[in-house]
Amino acid sequence: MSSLANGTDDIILSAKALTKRFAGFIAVNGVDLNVRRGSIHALIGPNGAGKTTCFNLLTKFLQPTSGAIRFNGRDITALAPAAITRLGIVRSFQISAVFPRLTVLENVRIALQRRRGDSFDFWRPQRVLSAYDEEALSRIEEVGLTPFANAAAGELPYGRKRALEIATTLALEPEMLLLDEPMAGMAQEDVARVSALIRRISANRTILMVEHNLSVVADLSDRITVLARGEVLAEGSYGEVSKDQRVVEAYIGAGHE
Ligand SMILES: Nc1ncnc2c1ncn2[C@@H]1O[C@H](COP(=O)(O)OP(=O)(O)OP(=O)(O)O)[C@@H](O)[C@H]1O
Repeated sequence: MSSLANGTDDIILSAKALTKRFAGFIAVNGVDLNVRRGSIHALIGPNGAGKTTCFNLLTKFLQPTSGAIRFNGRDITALAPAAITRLGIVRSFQISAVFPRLTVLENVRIALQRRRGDSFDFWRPQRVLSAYDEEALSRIEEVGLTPFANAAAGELPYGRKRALEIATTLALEPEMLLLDEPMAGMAQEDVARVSALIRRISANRTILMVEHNLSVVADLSDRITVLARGEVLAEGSYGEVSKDQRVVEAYIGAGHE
């Protein structure tokens, strides 16, 4: 984690009094959130706590009823998802498109072309497409998929597909990555691999993730915000929030173990 020389925290993404009301129901209620540059920050909480709604507000898939969101000091509250992607906030597993019949290499190459604003032109001369290969291969290596570079994406095991999705996301050169339940539906051995991958790609990026798997959260997160009933219940390291009686009660009350 980095701090500015004057000792204040270097906040990349912040939300102030973020609120979302659905037809009279308040799903997110006055949430303040500060994500430090270079950190892995997790948003957790029992079912129905407002995590997904909060995530959708931060990625601009939903417009807040009130409150403000700032990224790198700039007010992004009124921006559209595509605009914040251009600013460097990329939501993984949503905007990344994996084409099952294409190879891993072709998928990453297309993501690179997309970033550069080139069209999805499969008829371009091979020479032009090959120009992307070096960078594509380095993204593929970054996510540990080098042995699978020429395999069809659709034939990859589930955890490797996730890794490919992350590679296509990294091709957009995000300064900040938002991961929506990256471990959802994953087998144990894949969880370990994707955890290690998230740690690796966090090296020079900021990550905010919503994740239900608390051992992954404990393992990866520098800081955790716990939501319950649409509000921030607690914030701190895993050691701190897991000992917080209100957090324990919120999970028990919601039927979690
Ligand atoms: N479009 C909507 N219209 C009405 N209510 C909604 C809508 N989206 C979410 N809600 C309600 O807002 C509350 C918070 O939902 P949200 O999905 O954000 O919680 P969550 O913490 O992500 O839960 P889970 O862990 O179960 O995914 C829930 O009570 C949900 O029913």
